[in-house]
Amino acid sequence: MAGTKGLEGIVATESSISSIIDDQLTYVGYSIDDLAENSSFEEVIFLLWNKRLPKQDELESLKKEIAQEMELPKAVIDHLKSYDLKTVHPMAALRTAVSMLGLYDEESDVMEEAANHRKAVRLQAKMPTIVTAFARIRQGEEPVAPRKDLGFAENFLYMLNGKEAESIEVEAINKALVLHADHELNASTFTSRVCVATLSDIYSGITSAIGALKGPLHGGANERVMKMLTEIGEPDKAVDIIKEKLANKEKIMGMGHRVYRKGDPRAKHLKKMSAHLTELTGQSKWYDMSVKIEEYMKEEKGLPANVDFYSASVYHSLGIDHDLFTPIFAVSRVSGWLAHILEQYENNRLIRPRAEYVGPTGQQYEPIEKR
Ligand SMILES: CC(=O)SCCNC(=O)CCNC(=O)[C@H](O)C(C)(C)COP(=O)(O)OP(=O)(O)OC[C@H]1O[C@@H](n2cnc3c(N)ncnc32)[C@H](O)[C@@H]1OP(=O)(O)O
Ligand SMILES: O=C([O-])CC(=O)C(=O)O
Repeated sequence: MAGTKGLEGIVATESSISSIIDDQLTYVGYSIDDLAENSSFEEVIFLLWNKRLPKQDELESLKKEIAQEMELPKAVIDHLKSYDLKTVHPMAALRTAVSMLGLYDEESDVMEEAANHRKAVRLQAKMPTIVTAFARIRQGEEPVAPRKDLGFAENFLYMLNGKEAESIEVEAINKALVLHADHELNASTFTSRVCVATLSDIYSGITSAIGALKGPLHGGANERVMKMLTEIGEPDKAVDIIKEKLANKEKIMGMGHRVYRKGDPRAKHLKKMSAHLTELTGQSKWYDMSVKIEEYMKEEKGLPANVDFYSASVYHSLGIDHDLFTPIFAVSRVSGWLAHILEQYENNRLIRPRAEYVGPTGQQYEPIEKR
């Protein structure tokens, strides 16, 4: 019984939500390029959950359902206010708050399809409210209540900044949300499926997925990309510092991917946005530095940029705190986690692989006083 470290190349389930074939990403068969250029995030949510694009009235009713569910139970806001948010990472706060939401949902453990759909809407709707409430509370401000007349991306920025966003900001966030929504059997999605395959509830599935996304080898990389860019400081220093990091056997954040070999098809969209937004805000150095790193890594290590790389300079240009980058990823990816959870429930079997035992055998038990 030989194992494959990290389950590389193992097909662990069938799915008809998203696919990566020859470095091309599709959601339900639609190219990510078309969706990034043309879709609203709400349209993508509908696509992932229903496996078809919505008609106009269906899209409007999903938007309405989400708008109606965005507010948080007062207890969750009070809880966020009750601890020292300056020392808490927002992904940890999000993980805890989502788990808490389950305590205030009477349907938490109701496993019927319609109830699961209602819970999916509630989670999708409430995640941006949690992230933005966290951001406001730690600045000593009151959370801004969601508005029913705004779309998802617009509402997110409105709750974050307390004022209506410019259309270019809304477009950027909408595109980032579309690009991050789903990605086949990545680590956090797999985590959510393993969790609910025990027939545990949706809140448990999403809480565990947030925990998996938080790590620096996965969604947590985007925050660390910005940390690295800040440390480098100037484009001219980029290559030398990257060489030094590689010599110290450090991983370069935002580079490499388990599945993509030639390149991550999402990165080019984020790269284009980064070029545009950094120029508009007079901060082109972040883009220039990123390009130098990307080119060096491609040439020297054959490693392409992944989705996390250029998203860092995009979010930075929008004035977003760096530790909110991964929570924004979660606000988008929850749509994919929910699609996978619903798909898992539809055709469930417990997920339980084996481990090859490589430890000692035949040991003799000795009483504690004799050890
Ligand atoms: C949304 C997402 O989750 S996208 C991924 C986000 N994560 C990151 O950006 C973190 C940096 N990247 C990495 O750590 C990796 O490329 C991963 C985790 C994404 C993929 O990991 P794996 O498929 O397990 O590749 P693994 O870590 O085994 O790397 C293979 C080889 O490439 C090297 N390598 C891979 N990525 C990097 C990197 N970013 N920087 C430097 N070297 C790297 C490894 O050191 C290893 O070299 P070796 O064979 O000489 O030991
Ligand atoms: O698929 C992966 O391993 C990681 C990734 O790019 C994602 O989750 O978007």
